[in-house]
Amino acid sequence: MTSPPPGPSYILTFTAEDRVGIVAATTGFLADRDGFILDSQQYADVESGRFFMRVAFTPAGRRFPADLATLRSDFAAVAEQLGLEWTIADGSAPMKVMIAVSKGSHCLNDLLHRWSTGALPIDVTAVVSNHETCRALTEWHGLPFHHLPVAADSRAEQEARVAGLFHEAGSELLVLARYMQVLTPDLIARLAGRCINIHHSFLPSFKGANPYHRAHALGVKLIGATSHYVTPDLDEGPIIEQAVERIDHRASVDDMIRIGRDTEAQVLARAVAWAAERRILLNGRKTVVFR
Ligand SMILES: Nc1nc2c(c(=O)[nH]1)N[C@@H](CN(C=O)c1ccc(C(=O)N[C@@H](CCC(=O)O)C(=O)O)cc1)CN2
Repeated sequence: MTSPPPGPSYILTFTAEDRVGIVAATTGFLADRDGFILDSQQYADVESGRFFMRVAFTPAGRRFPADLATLRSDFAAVAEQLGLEWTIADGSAPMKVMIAVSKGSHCLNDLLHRWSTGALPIDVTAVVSNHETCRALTEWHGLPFHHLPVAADSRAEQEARVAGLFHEAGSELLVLARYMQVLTPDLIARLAGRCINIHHSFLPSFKGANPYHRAHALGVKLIGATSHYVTPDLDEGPIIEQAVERIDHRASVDDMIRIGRDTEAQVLARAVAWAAERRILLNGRKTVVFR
């Protein structure tokens, strides 16, 4: 058989304490069940002694399990033996993503354009915002918009509504597309780490608010953007993707903000695509990204 058979694809990702035979056991499991490997990537982190793997595969014969539940229960036995932390996802199903935004629409606009043209393997479940600014853009795409204002004495209630909308719609990922509110540890725990942010600087420089103003004051020659998982510590979560642009002494703060918008949108779109394709695995405070 030369070319992969048409049909559903599945994505196995796992991490484990590294040892001999993990790859052989995994590919043997697939071979014994007529699993046709479409893409396979692995990485051994010698520092942590952890092993990481992503395999995309498709059914290619009668021995392949009848459904995803059976595939998972079959693999559970192998995973138990090898001590894997694993998931098998339906590679044909778009990831359900809820997007949060404040006033800046450039990252939201870019994500919705890519989604609407089929360039991003996601389903947008809703857009939530603490301002009304992006309602028209969202509803133009025929998507639900939820205005959830925040005040110092209503943060817990507001976050409970964010979490409620997230779970009610079966969302799998919350994307902070320039959402300018610090999430509390409680909400992050309720999201179980399924939250990605775009920060408008080349982290770890210029964490927090107004990074372009602070960068301008120091006369930097490179500005950037960083997409990272959200943790309780502001702008300190595991980094997924970064990019930079060169500027010079002539660049005003407004120039930096204008140049940065494109970089932010592109970095966030790549991070969301990789998350939706199950290409990102956590490695302590870092990530492994099988691009
Ligand atoms: N727990 C976390 N929450 C959020 C993170 C994060 O890393 N951990 N990233 C931010 C986004 N962000 C920068 O990328 C950011 C957002 C907000 C602020 C800030 O100082 N906000 C002020 C209010 C500002 C306003 O109302 O406009 C505040 O919350 O008091 C700094 C950086 C998203 N959330």
